[in-house]
Amino acid sequence: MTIQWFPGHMAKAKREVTEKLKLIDIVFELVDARIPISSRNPLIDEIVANKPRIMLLNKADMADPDVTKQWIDFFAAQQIEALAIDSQSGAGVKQIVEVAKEKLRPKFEKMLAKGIKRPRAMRALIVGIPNVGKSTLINRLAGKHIAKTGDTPGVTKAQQWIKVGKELELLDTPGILWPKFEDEEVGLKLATTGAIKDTILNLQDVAVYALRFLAIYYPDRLKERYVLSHIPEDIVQLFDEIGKKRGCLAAGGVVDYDKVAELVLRDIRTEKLGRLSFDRP
Ligand SMILES: Nc1nc2c(ncn2[C@@H]2O[C@H](COP(=O)(O)OP(=O)(O)OP(=O)(O)O)[C@@H](O)[C@H]2O)c(=O)[nH]1
Repeated sequence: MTIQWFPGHMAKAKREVTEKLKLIDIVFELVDARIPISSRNPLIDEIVANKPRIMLLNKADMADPDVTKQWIDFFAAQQIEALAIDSQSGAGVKQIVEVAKEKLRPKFEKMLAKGIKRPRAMRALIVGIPNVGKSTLINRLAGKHIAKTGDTPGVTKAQQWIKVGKELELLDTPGILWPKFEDEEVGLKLATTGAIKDTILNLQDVAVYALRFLAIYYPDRLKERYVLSHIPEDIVQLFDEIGKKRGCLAAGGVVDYDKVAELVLRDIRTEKLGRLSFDRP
């Protein structure tokens, strides 16, 4: 999906999420475990305001597990409960309902105390930037029994609920929010992980960023993948070495830097360099 994030579009997205928040008990904030800060909406605290929230570090299968652990501790220190999940395989997804129940226990106990004998299911909304895995998570939570319940009157657009067992209902349309893309490094990280289309930023710029990052944080994997005895400090030299080793050549035998950029980014996104995390606590 291509979304143009004009100011008007952002305002509309915010308005839509704010409307949906009125209907739910808890927010599942979905971020990319490889870039849990860069894949966050900059206004998320303001938008979600006082609703209970669980942060879901999705695509944890692709992130560096040690760094993911550090992030979970980092968010815990900010009183934000974060869970590492893989919506594609379903790993960690079961915990979500349990943690949500725990978070909402006081609210539902209050309802019981007020004499509401059969409290309704918890209602949740998934929010996140494009491509972070919202639909995959909805399908995973719903399982085979994707059952939509009736409309909720009184809102502009009819909302549908998806049942997740007996205890949870999800709004079927997630809240789509924009990333903090006015920050150049955030943009480069989003592009490196494939969260934004390759046509948005210059491919070579993205690969330069990614290779410099790998040279600092994952030098051994870089050396191993491209059979380098050492990593040249000069980025052009690094492009040249990788290009020659991997046959990314143009006419006349010169290295084709676009091809190198494509190769490196494809290798990163398909885990040929292992599990990588680009944001660091
Ligand atoms: N490896 C891995 N891939 C995932 C995971 N979750 C989603 N994906 C992949 O990420 C891509 C985007 O997933 P979607 O569920 O379409 O993302 P979305 O947030 O609904 O995207 P929009 O509709 O653009 O807002 C798809 O190719 C998914 O297969 C995960 O936990 N691990």
